[in-house]
Amino acid sequence: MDEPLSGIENANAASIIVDDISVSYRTKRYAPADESKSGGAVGALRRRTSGGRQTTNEALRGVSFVGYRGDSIGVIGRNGSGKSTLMQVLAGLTKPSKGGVYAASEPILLGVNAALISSLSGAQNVRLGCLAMGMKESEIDRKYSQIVEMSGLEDEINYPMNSYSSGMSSRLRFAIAAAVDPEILLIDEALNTGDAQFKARSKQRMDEIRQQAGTVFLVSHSLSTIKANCNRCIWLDKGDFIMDGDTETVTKEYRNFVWRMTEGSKEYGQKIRAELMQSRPPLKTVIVDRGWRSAKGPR
Ligand SMILES: Nc1ncnc2c1ncn2[C@@H]1O[C@H](COP(=O)(O)OP(=O)(O)OP(=O)(O)O)[C@@H](O)[C@H]1O
Repeated sequence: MDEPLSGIENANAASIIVDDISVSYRTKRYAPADESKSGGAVGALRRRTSGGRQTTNEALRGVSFVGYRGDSIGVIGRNGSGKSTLMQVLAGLTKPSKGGVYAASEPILLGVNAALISSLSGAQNVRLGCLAMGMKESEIDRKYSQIVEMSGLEDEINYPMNSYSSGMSSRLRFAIAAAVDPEILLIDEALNTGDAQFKARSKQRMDEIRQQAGTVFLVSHSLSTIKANCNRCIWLDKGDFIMDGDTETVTKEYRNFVWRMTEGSKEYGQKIRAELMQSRPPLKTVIVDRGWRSAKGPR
């Protein structure tokens, strides 16, 4: 781990290295309910909620890539493809079963790091969230109005958070998390909850982070959100790393794949998927420089 970076182009510009990570979840699998057996539907339900066989769910398989300073990386894929799991691993909240993540500074996962209390007002939660992220009182005072403005909750900021809609809570969380000037910001779906004004403000904030040579990851099912915000895009499917490239190319291939799988020939869709996976250039193993933190396990 203490050797110089090697095996990647332009190593100095790298901010995060994902080295061949796999994630497996242990979970239970229940036998299908058989309502014809004694006890009818209730009996079947009882049988389903007891026992169950332990199985392994592979959420990610051999994912490798390098995030560079100034990159805004969209992460796309169908439901259950591993996008949130990837964000959890990058943030150090989930331990990969194989491989490692190395980051130049601590990636901030939007929404998770800010532990807010719903009975407190938005204003109190701004202070709480900022303190939780390590900001000093003086810095919070300086940034307070900017955070409230970014959230767009000027009129509601003194109401308790439990009176907010889920979109309003997400906006507040985004505004708090985005105030810390993270070098690596991870955003999981948060942008979909806001209105047009919030989207414009959050895009502006993401652009600022990128311009300060940071790296932004954005998970979204909305391809237009990804296109509006990202210069690069990663496509995951059922835990496999299908494609990594410029946003236009990757979203076009993804749209084509989804169309084939839902409207056209599934076999042809699978063929496209296999070809794209095979044509992805393998990333050489990377070695991480002194001072880089291994984010292999939860902190
Ligand atoms: N805690 C868990 N225990 C067991 N399996 C899990 C757990 N969390 C996720 N999974 C499984 O891992 C896989 C990837 O899930 P993940 O939430 O990362 O997908 P996603 O791409 O973010 O999905 P979505 O678009 O639906 O939010 C899925 O098959 C899911 O069922």
